[in-house]
Amino acid sequence: MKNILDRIVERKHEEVALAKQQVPLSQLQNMPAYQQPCVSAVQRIRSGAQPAVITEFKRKSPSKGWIKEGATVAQIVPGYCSQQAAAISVLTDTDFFGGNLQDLATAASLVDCPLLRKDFTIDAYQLHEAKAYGADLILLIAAILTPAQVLELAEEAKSIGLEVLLELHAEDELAHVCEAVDMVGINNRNLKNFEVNLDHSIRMANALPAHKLRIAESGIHSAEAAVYLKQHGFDGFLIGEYFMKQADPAIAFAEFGKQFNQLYESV
Ligand SMILES: O=C(O)c1ccccc1NCC(=O)[C@H](O)[C@H](O)COP(=O)(O)O
Repeated sequence: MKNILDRIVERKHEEVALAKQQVPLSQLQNMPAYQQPCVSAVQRIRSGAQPAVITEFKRKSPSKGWIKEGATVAQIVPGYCSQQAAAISVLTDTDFFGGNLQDLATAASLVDCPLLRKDFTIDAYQLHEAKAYGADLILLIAAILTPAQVLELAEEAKSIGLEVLLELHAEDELAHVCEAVDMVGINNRNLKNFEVNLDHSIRMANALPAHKLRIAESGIHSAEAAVYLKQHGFDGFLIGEYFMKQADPAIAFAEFGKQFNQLYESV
């Protein structure tokens, strides 16, 4: 039986084929944002406010259904930025996450914080789309790519100024890490059965090259969990649902930051 990733990737192939027919690469390359320099998330994670959090704009997900139906980028993303997010992740997948590329473009028009296009990249066309709609950073997911595809896509992303976050979950994906990747995210959530396991992520992180930034992704629901991950070598966190399910995600992020710093200083 097909798992959720198989279904997402199957749909993504259809979407990309259609997008290529409707918007040729040359048209993407002529869009104003395509000419703009990218803002570095790596620099902000290394030397910006702590904790370094990539906050996510996420209306729904396959694991949780609707989290904030009808939420707009304008309601949430500027608040994340003013509370010192290291970067902001904008889900651009429509069918499974309720996002779209216009959300990314709106975010780019409102904030100067680095923006991650969060999607399921299977084709270089999507990198150019990301750049044209205002992204600074893209995601590659090892579970849906071969090491050779990661290398090729990461090098293409870098050639147009985008930074690259590579997401791993399983030990056998460590071979996907290459020099062209700026950061490695370890997904705490198994995308096949949605189980979250922080200790599995810590074991994985220990096996990464020391010079790569390590980002803990998914299923982080408390400052305590983030402090635990930080103590075990993670440099930053990608958090969506925990903030998005609260009345004001930006205030939830600010509170999380305060709690994190109090806890981290006391240990
Ligand atoms: O979130 C899901 O249910 C999901 C299911 C299948 C593939 C990807 C999925 N999530 C994408 C993400 O990477 C998360 O949105 C991101 O790491 C934030 O996670 P969370 O803090 O748990 O919202």
